[in-house]
Amino acid sequence: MGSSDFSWKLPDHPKLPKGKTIAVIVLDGWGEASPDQYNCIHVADTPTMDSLKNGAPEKWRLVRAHGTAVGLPTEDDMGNSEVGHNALGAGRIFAQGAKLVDSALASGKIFEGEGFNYIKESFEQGTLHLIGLLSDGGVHSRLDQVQLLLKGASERGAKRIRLHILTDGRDVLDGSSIGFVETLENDLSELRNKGIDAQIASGGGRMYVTMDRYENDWGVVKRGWDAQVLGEAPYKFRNAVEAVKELRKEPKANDQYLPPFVIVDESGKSVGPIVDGDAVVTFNFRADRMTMLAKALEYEDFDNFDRVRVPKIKYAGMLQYDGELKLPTRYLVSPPEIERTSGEYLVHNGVRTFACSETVKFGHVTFFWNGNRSGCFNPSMEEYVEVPSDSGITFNVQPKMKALEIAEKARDAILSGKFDQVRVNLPNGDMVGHTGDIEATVVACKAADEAVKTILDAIEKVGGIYVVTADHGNAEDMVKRNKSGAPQLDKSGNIQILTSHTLQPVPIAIGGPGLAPGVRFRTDVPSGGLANVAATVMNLHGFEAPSDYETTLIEVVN
Ligand SMILES: O=C(O)[C@@H](CO)OP(=O)(O)O
Ligand SMILES: [Mn+2]
Ligand SMILES: [Mn+2]
Repeated sequence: MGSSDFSWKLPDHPKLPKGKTIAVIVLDGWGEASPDQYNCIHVADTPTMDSLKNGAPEKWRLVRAHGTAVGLPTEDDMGNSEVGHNALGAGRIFAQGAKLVDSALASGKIFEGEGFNYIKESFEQGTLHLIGLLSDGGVHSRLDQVQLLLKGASERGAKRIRLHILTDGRDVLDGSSIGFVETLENDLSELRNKGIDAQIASGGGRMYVTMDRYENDWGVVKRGWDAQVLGEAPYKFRNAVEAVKELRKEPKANDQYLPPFVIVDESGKSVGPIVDGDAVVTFNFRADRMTMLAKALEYEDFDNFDRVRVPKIKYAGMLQYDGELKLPTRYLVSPPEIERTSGEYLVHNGVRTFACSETVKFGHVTFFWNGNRSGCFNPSMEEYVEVPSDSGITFNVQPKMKALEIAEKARDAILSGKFDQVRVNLPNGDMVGHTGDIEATVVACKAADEAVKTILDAIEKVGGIYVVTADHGNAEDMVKRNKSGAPQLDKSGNIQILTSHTLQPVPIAIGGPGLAPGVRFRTDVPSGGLANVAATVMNLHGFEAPSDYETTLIEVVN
């Protein structure tokens, strides 16, 4: 796009009026799947969402929310919040972190860039530490990328390598961490055969150690810091496979919440604290759950917890996690450049915006929605409200989460007349779905449905429009299935609970008293995905979308 002819001004929509209040509701982790007992959305009492589906067939449809439709490498990649909200907000499909890292590894460019050359300066004297999520989930990181990184670094001079692993069980089956650690141990032992001193140094479950997000609970990051940097943890083991196996024996233990552990040598000393002169790479490509650690590793001024000792290191992220904060300063692969998002356009065209969720999803409906950009575009026209999440609990304990509070904030924003767009994320289906607790997930889905009702009632009152959709599936399928779709049993004959997202499409519904007569979903965009939603919403605000946006899902018939 030539800069001289660029304009933020959007053309008027030829048929649709401006000035309607539009509620944009994103149900997190709410996909569409066949009804059975493992479909919590089906089991739950969800009269509002049911009425949208069954009410007006031309105002309800499914859209794709996984794989290439959201910029992921393959159709086997489930959707996730980052890529889903990016697509919803940006209206175009950008190659996402997973794919960018794959390409950089395949071409070898990752090892030629500034970031790698920077950490390489420590290879001669120091240790290379790799910290991140160990699984093949592909949401935050991927094991095969870690393997290639290990290989590449060792071939380029890293002599001493330490891995600080976070077990998953959220993007992959619970219990699968043992297999991932075994695979990694094999690779490390091959490196040792080649004379490289490579070992796992510490670990812990992703939700309890390191991978908090949006500053919900710094204690999580501190537990990781203590193990990774200081070499201190409540549990000490001689090897990581044993560590994971032993810690999983605790009642109620699961991969997501394993306590922190360190690996020690025969004298009981931890094998891999991070010290002056070392290099550190956080190998997650996804930002939200690495930003807090990146701050702890990089910021001189830092008071979120007592770091005790702050080693002088050369640190690089797999990607830069926050473009506004330039955090971290060094990174191995450049992140996708998501510019000209719908939020930015709409603000330039006079659309006053309110966005709200609770802490655990607040960045989704703001930062991710705005193309991984922190803060508002124009504070005089936008208000972003964060409802504090519960912290220190798993969400099956409080499955209603803050759905009601979010809905009430949205309702008040709608009724205030101060906003043209009121956007929320309702986290329940996703956050509770990830716990694998089916009963709690049913309660979660009902709570989200009630929240939708509260918002739709407010839209009814002001003569507005609603757009209800989701970012990817989760709660609609809670069991691992075989190829024919039947629940898959483990060796002991038990069903295998699916804690992860899914490959399912998600619903989108439009309606409300402000929706002009004749507006309906087109039938000629059958493979429409989340990226088509931005143009749709722009139309409903009375504008045409920019020409490079994915096409709108709606048409106006006379
Ligand atoms: O919790 C998370 O980090 C991911 C799953 O790994 O979920 P979501 O993409 O919905 O945020
Ligand atoms: Mn999500
Ligand atoms: Mn999720």
